[in-house]
Amino acid sequence: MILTLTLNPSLDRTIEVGSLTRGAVIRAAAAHLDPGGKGVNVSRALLANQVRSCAVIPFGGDEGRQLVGLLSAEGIDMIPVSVGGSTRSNVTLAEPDGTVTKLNEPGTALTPSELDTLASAVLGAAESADWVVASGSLPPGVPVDVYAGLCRRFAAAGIQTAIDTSGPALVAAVAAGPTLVKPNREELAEATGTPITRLGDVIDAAEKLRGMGARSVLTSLGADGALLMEDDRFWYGRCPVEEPRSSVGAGDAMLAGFLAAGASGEAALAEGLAWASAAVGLPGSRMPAPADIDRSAVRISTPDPAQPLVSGG
Ligand SMILES: Nc1ncnc2c1ncn2[C@@H]1O[C@H](COP(=O)(O)OP(=O)(O)O)[C@@H](O)[C@H]1O
Ligand SMILES: O=P(O)(O)OC[C@H]1O[C@](O)(COP(=O)(O)O)[C@@H](O)[C@@H]1O
Repeated sequence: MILTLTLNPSLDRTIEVGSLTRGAVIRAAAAHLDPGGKGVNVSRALLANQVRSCAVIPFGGDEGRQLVGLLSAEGIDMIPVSVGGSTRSNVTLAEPDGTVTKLNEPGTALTPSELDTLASAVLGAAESADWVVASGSLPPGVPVDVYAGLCRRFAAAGIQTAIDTSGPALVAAVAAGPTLVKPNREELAEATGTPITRLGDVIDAAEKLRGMGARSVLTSLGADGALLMEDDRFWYGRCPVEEPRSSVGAGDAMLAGFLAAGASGEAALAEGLAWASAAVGLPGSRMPAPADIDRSAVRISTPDPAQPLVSGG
């Protein structure tokens, strides 16, 4: 069982627009509402592929109730913890060429006692988990070392941890020795203080992150694919998408596929790439089901350190 913790979940509204012009009235072509937040999406993707998972989330206000309703409708196994504030809404503007512009709210503050309740829920449920995935930004007021504290406790109990976050929370968590971290290009550059413009920079920065404490580093690189570094080995792969619809949640789908496939080596990287590409081809932050996943387009190759990265970051 894979347990996920999302301290800052969201209602994700994705609005499809023809083009973006600041200051203009833009008529949307379509809109989608999904339950959101990084760990929530990992659980959704796992469930869609018949892998057991449970999502721990705080929820509050009308938005929080709507979030829990959407997750119940999907059949997600969850531990919802009621909090005083209101769950945030995040908005994504998706253009026809696959470009997305994301507006993420800071989220509602958690009180120390709410945070304690969430931590107890995770620690209790983790007894039957193979992995604990702690993902996403921290809401205001939550100490930056919260994921680090959980990593240490789970390491002591022999439970594997995967971390997908950014900024100081990522740096603190890495120092606590997680089994796996999943930064994107921008997060890896920020955590290591290294500019990343070529594949060789990704290899160097991932090695640096391992030196800082992470055991394996799965770096997602948008349209450039992903690089997995574990022990002294690394693999690079990509999986082109013919018609990108929305990359929101693609990193979460990648992490879910990687974990579902054993979380190690070339085969797990390939599975993560296939799930991520499938997510990019779906609207909003819809998570791919088996029928959406095409493994035939995955290409694993020896990384050329000089290869420039074309995707943003
Ligand atoms: N335009 C794209 N074409 C093909 N694959 C993509 C594209 N955008 C994202 N992906 C896939 O989704 C993964 C996660 O995307 P990325 O933007 O790096 O992560 P995050 O969503 O965490 O920021 C990438 O590693 C890649 O496999
Ligand atoms: O916690 P953050 O960093 O604000 O991110 C939350 C957002 O990320 C998502 O989980 C999508 O994540 P990815 O695009 O990185 O896979 C959305 O569902 C959510 O709105």
